[in-house]
Amino acid sequence: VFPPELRFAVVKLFNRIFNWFSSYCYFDITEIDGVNTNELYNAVQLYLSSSVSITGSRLSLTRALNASAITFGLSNNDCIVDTFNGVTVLWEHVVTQRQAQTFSWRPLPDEKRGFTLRIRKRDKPVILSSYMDYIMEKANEIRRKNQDRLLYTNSRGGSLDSRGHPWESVPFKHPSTFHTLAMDPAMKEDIMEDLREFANGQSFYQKTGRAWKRGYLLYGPPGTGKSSMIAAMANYLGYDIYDLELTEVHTNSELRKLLMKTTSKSIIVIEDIDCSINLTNRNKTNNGPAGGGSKNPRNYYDSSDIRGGSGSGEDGGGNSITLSGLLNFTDGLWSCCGSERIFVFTTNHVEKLDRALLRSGRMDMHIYMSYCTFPALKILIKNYLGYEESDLEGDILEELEAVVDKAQMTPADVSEVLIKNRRFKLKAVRELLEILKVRAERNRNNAGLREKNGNGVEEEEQEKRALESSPNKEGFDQFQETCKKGDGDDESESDQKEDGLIEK
Ligand SMILES: Nc1ncnc2c1ncn2[C@@H]1O[C@H](COP(=O)(O)OP(=O)(O)OP(=O)(O)O)[C@@H](O)[C@H]1O
Ligand SMILES: [Mg+2]
Repeated sequence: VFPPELRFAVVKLFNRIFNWFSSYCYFDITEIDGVNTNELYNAVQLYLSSSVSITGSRLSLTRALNASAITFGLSNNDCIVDTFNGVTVLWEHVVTQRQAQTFSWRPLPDEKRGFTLRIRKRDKPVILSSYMDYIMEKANEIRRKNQDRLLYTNSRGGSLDSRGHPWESVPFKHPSTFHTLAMDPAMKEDIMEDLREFANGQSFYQKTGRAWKRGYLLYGPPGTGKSSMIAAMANYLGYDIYDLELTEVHTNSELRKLLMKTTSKSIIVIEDIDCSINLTNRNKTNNGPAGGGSKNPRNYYDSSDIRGGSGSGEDGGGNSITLSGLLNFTDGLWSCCGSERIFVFTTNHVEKLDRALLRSGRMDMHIYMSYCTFPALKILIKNYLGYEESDLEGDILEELEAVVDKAQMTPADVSEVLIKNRRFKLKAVRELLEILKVRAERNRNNAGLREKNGNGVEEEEQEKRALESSPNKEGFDQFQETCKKGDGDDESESDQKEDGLIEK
């Protein structure tokens, strides 16, 4: 009976009167805002999925692709009450059928979904913006927790994918944790505490004016658990890993672009940094305009390097990535373009690295991954065979303790022996003991021979000097002890491997 114009005017009037007397105000958060997906809608959905106050009798369950957990949410047209800073709000999930579509650039879903937030008018100025920020932050956290970790690599060289990203990713499912990592328990606890402090230290970094990042240098012989440690760090903190293949990066500006495309809460790893690129002598490698002076620290930050850009002169053809480029990557202005990032470098030869790379602030913590020690051996035996200390007969434990340090076996070698015989547990321990004894004996003979020939003294001195420069005294002391025991050069190690001693 009534014409549409009149109907519209009456509804409008009614709404206005209603709003006038109502003590609430309403906010609609629709799933699709015009043609764009509304990020806030997804965030609210995720946020409500974690809400402890969800008590509805009907909830919708979802599990995203690659996700490791199920999330639950509000069913259609259901309500939920939430409190924030002492203020109570009401969320309603509103689902209506969309009217038949006229022409559209993008087909829209049949249902029109959205959340309606109801807040008391007097509470609106107090909470609205901080509540929305809180929801976004919480949603990001939940998303990260539900999604598996990702492992990124730049192995495609400088080429970009269809979305313009230089990194390729795969789900990261490495099972290594600090629990399975065999190393000195006190050192392990130190590292875990350092990581915890870093992850919770936003306000500290803000207060002290430091970029929220931390560098770890893992060094030690091959097979001592450096890569496993990185995986354990990522699993512990729930961070993604960016495995940077330096040999695939051709210029400093390419390195910078890669850095800019990393997300926060991530670990950026450069494995075997001494092998990837010649970084020992920055005068040779740094061919920028100020590259002549040797001791002047300004050389690291010569202006062309910082400004960079693909067309800059120092980034000419070939592999022209320089030490100064790498230092800027870890410590320069560009390293702060994200936050909460950890840099981890690994090397087998710490003495080959430039001191500038090792200084505090760049590599804050130097972690020496040693040959298998007695506490580490106990962890391995427990993890692989399920033996507790008390399960082993009296002498065998003492015998193991007596030879394990002298044998200089890596945790990788030890775990090989244990894996091979894991079904016959006692046999595995006995065989391990035999092998440790043989290796300890051989190391003693080698040391004797070396002393007789007077070889290797110079080499050792050189290694000692390099390690002395490292702030990790603990690692250095261990290394010194190893030197005193007089063995552990790479040659004898590879000899032993060739002899198939472990296989025996
Ligand atoms: N400390 C350790 N705790 C537990 N397992 C270890 C440890 N060290 C080595 N392993 C075992 O040995 C294997 C090799 O270790 P990993 O790859 O971590 O050594 P790495 O130090 O990174 O060697 P490289 O210097 O050659 O890269 C791993 O699969 C792991 O199972
Ligand atoms: Mg490794």
